[in-house]
Amino acid sequence: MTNSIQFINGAWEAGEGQKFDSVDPARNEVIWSGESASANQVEKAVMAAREAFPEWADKSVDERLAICKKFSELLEENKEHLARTMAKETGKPVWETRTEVGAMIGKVAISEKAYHERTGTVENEMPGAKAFIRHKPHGVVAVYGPYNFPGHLPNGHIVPALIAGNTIVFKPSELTPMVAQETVKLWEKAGIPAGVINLVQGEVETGKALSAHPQIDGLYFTGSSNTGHLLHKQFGGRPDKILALEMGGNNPLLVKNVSDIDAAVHNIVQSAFITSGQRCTCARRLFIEDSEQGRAVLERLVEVTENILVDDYEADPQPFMGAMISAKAAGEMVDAQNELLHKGAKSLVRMKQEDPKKGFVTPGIVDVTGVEGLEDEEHFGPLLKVYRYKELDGAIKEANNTRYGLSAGILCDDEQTYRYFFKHIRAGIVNWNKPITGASSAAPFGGIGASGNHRASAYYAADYCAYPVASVEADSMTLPESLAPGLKF
Ligand SMILES: NC(=O)C1=CN([C@@H]2O[C@H](COP(=O)(O)OP(=O)(O)OC[C@H]3O[C@@H](n4cnc5c(N)ncnc54)[C@H](O)[C@@H]3O)[C@@H](O)[C@H]2O)C=CC1
Ligand SMILES: O=C(O)CCC(=O)N[C@@H](CCC(=O)O)C(=O)O
Repeated sequence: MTNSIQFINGAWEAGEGQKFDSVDPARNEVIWSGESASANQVEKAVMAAREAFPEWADKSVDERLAICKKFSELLEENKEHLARTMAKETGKPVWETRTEVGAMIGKVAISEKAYHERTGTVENEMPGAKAFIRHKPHGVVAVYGPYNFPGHLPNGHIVPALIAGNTIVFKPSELTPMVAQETVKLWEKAGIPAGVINLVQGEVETGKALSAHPQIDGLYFTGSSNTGHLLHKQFGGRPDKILALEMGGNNPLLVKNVSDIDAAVHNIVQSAFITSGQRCTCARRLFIEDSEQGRAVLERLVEVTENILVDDYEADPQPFMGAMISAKAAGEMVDAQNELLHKGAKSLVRMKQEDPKKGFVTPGIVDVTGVEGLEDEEHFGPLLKVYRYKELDGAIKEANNTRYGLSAGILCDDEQTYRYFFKHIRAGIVNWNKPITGASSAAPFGGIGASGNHRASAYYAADYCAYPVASVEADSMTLPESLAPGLKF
C-alpha cells in the first residue's frame, strides 16, 4: 500500500523518490515506510507556500492564532497517541515523550506572548506625525528538524513563524517521519489553509533540494553543527535570506564545594544522561576539583550512574533512559568511548551495548584528565568526560576551550564563585545549581561559536520570524514654516 506521506498544498500524496524506513530502535522493528519527496515535489511544496503566503499574511494575528490554539487543543486531545508515536520512533521512555508533547502544547501561548512583546507595534508621537515600529513576515520559510525532539523542536520554529504570518515547508528528520506526519495531520485538522504548511519528507537529498530552492525567504534549522555549517556556506552571499541555526555543543559542567553531594550528583545525571545524552544541551565535560570532596562527588556519581535504569519505552517501572535513536548511533557511542580509552582515558563507568541490533547503551563515564589530543567533538549520547582540576581559573579556561558555546553550568554553594564563573564562561545558557538541560521555552535558546548564528530560538524565535518596519505617518501634509536653505516655494 502506498503511504501518502507528503503534505503539499493541503493534500497528502506519496513520495516520488527513494523509499526509506523508520525503525523502532528499542525493538528493532520497521514501523513505517515511505518514499521521499522528489525535487519536483519540493518545488510544488515551495510554490504552494508561495501562493498561500499573501492570504495568510493578510489575516489578522487573532485569526492565525485561532488555528494555532486549535492545534494546541488537538495536541492535548491526542497527547497519549503522539507521545507513544514519539516513544516508538525515538526510543525515549513515554514519561519523557509526554513532557515533549506538553512542551508543544505550551509553545502556542508562549509564542503569542513573545510575538506581541518582541515584534508587536510601537507608536510614538512626534511633531505633526506619528512614528511606528511594526513587523512583517518574511514569506516562505523552510523548517528543518532533528530527531531527538521530533515534535517540540520543529514546533518551536513552526508556531512562531505561523503566528507572524509566514508560510512553511517543513523537512523533518528522516529518522522520525512518523511523528512529523502525525503532527501535520493535527495542523490539517486544526484547519490550516492549503499551502500554509507543507511537509516534505525524505533523506538528505530532499533537504538539499529545499535549502537550494530560490523561492524560500528563510531557513530555520535545528540539527548538527556539520549540517548547519554547510547551510551557512550555502547561504553565504545571500543577505536577502534569513537563516537561523540551532546546533550542537560540547557543554561543560563544573563542580566546586557543594555541601549536598546527592543533589549535585542528581544535577550531573540530569545534565549528562537525560534522553540518553541526546540533547544538544547535555553536559559532555564534567570538571571536578581534585580534592577530597571532588573525589566524593565522583564516587557517588559512579555509584548512581551504574544503577541508572535503561529499558524499553513502555517498560514498567519506567526507565530513566530509553534506547538511543538507532543501533548504529549506540554503536558509534561505544566506539567513541573506546577511542578515548585508546588515547589514555580511564573508564569510570563502562558504556555497553548488549545487543548490536538495538539502540540501548548503558551510560559511560571516562576520566580524561591529562589525556592529550582530545578532539573538540560533540558525542551525542550518554558519554561523559571527566576532567579533574586544581584551580578554578584553569577549569574555566579549559571549559571555554571549545569551538562551541551552547550551555554551561556550575554546581557550587557560594554565589561569588557562580558570579565569577558567569562572567568568564562563554555560552548562551549558563546555569547555577540546576541541570544544564531542560531549557525554558520562555527564555531565548541558542548558543555562540559553532553552536549557532546569534539567532536564538524559543522566546526569541519571534525575532527571526518577522522583520521590523519603521514608519513616520501623517494623515495630511502642510508646507513647513521654515524651509531648508536653497529651497524656494
Ligand atoms: N541547538 C539546538 O537547538 C539543538 C541542536 N541539536 C543538534 O542536532 C543534532 C542531532 O540532530 P540530527 O537530526 O542528527 O541533525 P542533522 O544535521 O543530521 O539533520 C537535521 C536536518 O537536516 C537535514 N540535512 C542533513 N544534511 C543536509 C544537507 N546537506 N542539506 C540540507 N539538509 C540536510 C536532515 O535531513 C534533517 O532534516 C545534534 O548535533 C544536536 O546537538 C539537536 C536539538 C537541538
Ligand atoms: O525551544 C524551546 O522551547 C526550549 C528549548 C528546549 O526545550 N531545549 C531542550 C532541548 C535541548 C535539545 O534541543 O536537544 C533542553 O534544553 O533540554
